[in-house]
Amino acid sequence: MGRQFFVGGNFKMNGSVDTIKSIVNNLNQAKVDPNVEVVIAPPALYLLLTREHLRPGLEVAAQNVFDKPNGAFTGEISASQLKESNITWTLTGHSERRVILKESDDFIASKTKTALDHGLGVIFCIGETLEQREANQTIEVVTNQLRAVAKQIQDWSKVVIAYEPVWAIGTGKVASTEQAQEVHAAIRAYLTKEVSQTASDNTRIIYGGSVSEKNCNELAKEKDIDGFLVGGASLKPAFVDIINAQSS
Ligand SMILES: O=C(CO)COP(=O)(O)O
Repeated sequence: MGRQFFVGGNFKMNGSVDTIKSIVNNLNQAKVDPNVEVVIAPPALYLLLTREHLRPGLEVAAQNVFDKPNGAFTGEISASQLKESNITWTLTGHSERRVILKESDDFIASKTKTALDHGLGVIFCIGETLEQREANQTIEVVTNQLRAVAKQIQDWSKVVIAYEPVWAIGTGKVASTEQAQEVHAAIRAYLTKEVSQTASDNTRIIYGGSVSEKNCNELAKEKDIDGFLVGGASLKPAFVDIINAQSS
């Protein structure tokens, strides 16, 4: 069985009650390819509103989760709280949290493990900075990020890996299809070698970084690109074109 195409929308710290309702209404009415798994990640404050209004079949993700089950952790949200609220996915390891909030590989791995232990799906983000790419460290960086998680989890069936080169995020500078495919293939090779053939065959590896309705069709043709994690464009009606990239 092939890997199901997966498109995530990461709203980041954008939106209001009105704009999120309008994005959700647009998605509810859109002609969405039924073979694509669609997951949107609004800011935490709007998770319940989004779940309430979004039609069944489209899923909702948190942008972040904490790695402890409960307790005195001001400002954090637990995996079980998400699960109870029908929020079935979470992001972990987004570069904005790695870079701005200084989250370490091990902390991200721990969050990923906790989320999976509570039955959530995880969109686990990895990617190199421009400096690292220019120093030819891309594969080493993503491998280290993967290894931290591989040390803590065995079952990858509910993990989607999002390769998001930091230099392509929000910059309009999308990775070329060759650049993206090269890293996706290296990620898959890592899974084959260090995890299992099953994980390598079945784990979706999606691309993020300035994905738009203009570049998504070319990227979607690459054999190891199984979908997208979309930032800015997920707030716009054109998100639907990206969701349908594989079939259009
Ligand atoms: O960070 C991203 C998704 O998580 C990508 O953001 P942009 O699509 O705005 O570049």
